[in-house]
Amino acid sequence: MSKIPVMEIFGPTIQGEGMVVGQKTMFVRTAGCDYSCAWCDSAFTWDGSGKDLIRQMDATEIWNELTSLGGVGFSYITISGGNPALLKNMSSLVHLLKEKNIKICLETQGSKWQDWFLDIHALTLSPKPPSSGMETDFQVLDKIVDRLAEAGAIQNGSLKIVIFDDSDYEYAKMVHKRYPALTFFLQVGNDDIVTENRQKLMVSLVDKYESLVEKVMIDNEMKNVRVLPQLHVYIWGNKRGV
Ligand SMILES: C[S@@+](CC[C@H](N)C(=O)[O-])C[C@H]1O[C@@H](n2cnc3c(N)ncnc32)[C@H](O)[C@@H]1O
Ligand SMILES: Nc1nc2[nH]cc(C(=O)O)c2c(=O)[nH]1
Ligand code: SF4
Ligand SMILES: [Mg+2]
Repeated sequence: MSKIPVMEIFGPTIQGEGMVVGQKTMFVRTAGCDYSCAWCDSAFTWDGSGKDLIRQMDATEIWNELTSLGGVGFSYITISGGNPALLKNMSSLVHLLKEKNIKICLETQGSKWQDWFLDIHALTLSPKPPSSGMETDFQVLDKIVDRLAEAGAIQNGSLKIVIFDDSDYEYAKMVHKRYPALTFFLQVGNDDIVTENRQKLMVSLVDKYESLVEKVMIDNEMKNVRVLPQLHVYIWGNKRGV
């Protein structure tokens, strides 16, 4: 059976971001990314620092670990990374989860299409704003959105843009205008991904959330949008595996 490079499997926890925020979910985090965002909160998946954690697992092995952690108490799985969309082999896990009646959320930056996207219930596309240092390939993103639309699956997709500064906000506006059919989220950027002082981090992130909300409220071009923090960071700070 084809192998998937797994960085971590954890849960149950809550989905802290985006279209299914608050949903009880298990997590599978894959290794490897085609980006290297300046502020990536999961850089251990691609910068070499987590290389000893990588396990090559097939879908059945992943399923066994999910059930040994979560028992029968879950019906939702989030696949994140790194960029899980780099993995053609992921189709084996997606199909096994479908057989088991488990719903799937996928987190990806939208730099690559995979046919198995059509079996994802909540497909979060998170193209990266200027502060990340990355450049969006809009031809690829257009293609992803077109394919979802053609398959009648546009309601399964959403956009989630992380905001650190004014140019990120302008970028988000441009993306929202380009893809009006997609549910649109703005997410507060966490600019201190190393601190262990959860209290201090939370206070500063709530302030940033307030500023972002205020900005959107007076912006007539940002109408049908949702503004969210990373909810899990409010509870657990920068802790890994939650
Ligand atoms: C770690 S990424 C993995 C999935 C995929 N590579 C992506 O970027 O969409 C998961 C989500 O976390 C967001 N994220 C990463 N670092 C962040 C930070 N410092 N503050 C807020 N969100 C962050 C990303 O934008 C993405 O939406
Ligand atoms: N609880 C929780 N929610 C999340 N939503 C997206 C995450 C991610 O790293 O992709 C994430 C995560 O790492 N933890
Ligand atoms: S695309 Fe996602 S995982 Fe890759 S570097 Fe950026 S935030 Fe991190
Ligand atoms: Mg995360």
